[in-house]
Amino acid sequence: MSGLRLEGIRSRALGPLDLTLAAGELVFVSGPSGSGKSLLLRAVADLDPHEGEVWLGEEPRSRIAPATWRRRVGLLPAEAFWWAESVGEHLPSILSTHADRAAPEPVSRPSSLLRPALPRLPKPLRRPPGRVSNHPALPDPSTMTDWLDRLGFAPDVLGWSVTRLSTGERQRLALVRLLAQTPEALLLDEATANLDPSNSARVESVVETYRKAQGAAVLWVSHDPEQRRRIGGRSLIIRNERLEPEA
Ligand SMILES: Nc1ncnc2c1ncn2[C@@H]1O[C@H](COP(=O)(O)OP(=O)(O)OP(=O)(O)O)[C@@H](O)[C@H]1O
Repeated sequence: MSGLRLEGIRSRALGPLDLTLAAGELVFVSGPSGSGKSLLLRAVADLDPHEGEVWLGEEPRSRIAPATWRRRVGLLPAEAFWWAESVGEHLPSILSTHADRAAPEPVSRPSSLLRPALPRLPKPLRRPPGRVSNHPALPDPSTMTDWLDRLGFAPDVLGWSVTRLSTGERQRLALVRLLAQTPEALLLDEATANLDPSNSARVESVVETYRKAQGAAVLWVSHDPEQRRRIGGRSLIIRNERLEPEA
């Protein structure tokens, strides 16, 4: 359980910004198009040039390797990138328990380009015994199956080719992929922008369950005032390059 503290964050057309989220606190950020909401999240995730420092609990980001920081402070971008052939390849720690149910789909492309849809899988990640780490253990595969279920997917989604995913399916599966890294803080960029009301409710419920169970600080960019009211928490708006409480 770690809070998140932004200190003097200045990025392109933004800042300087200071913001403190307690462990387990949810803060919404809104603002007009182009006001810098995505820039803010990308600066916190250390994915854009910027000035300032971010703290996860007592640890400053400048003392943490970038790849480790991005795993511990997980960003759900507005448009997630998929690099492998099947959904399951992005979720190796769950795929190994469902290999029998995740039959590869036929892929319609020239046979010379065909690769096996389910290649040899890496072993589920496990921390070597005795190594000290302050990163929480990876989630149990059954927890991840439960997230898939709560987001409206049967286990056979693991065998789906990523090329067939709709925008909304990609968005929901990107959330599972993010949570599979057990981030200590979440940065959500319009996590329900492409979803109908029932799927938005599913995403809200999974994020809220995760936040409460893990004590994760959540910084959530949302254009939806109903969503902000429904979930509650602090609501801030970016105005003139600064964060202000929403009126
Ligand atoms: N890589 C970049 N180089 C130059 N300018 C950039 C870059 N990325 C973003 N910007 C500019 O910074 C401003 C804020 O962009 P940002 O993507 O954060 O907006 P936003 O508030 O998330 O908007 P939206 O609600 O439309 O997604 C915009 O004017 C944008 O053009």
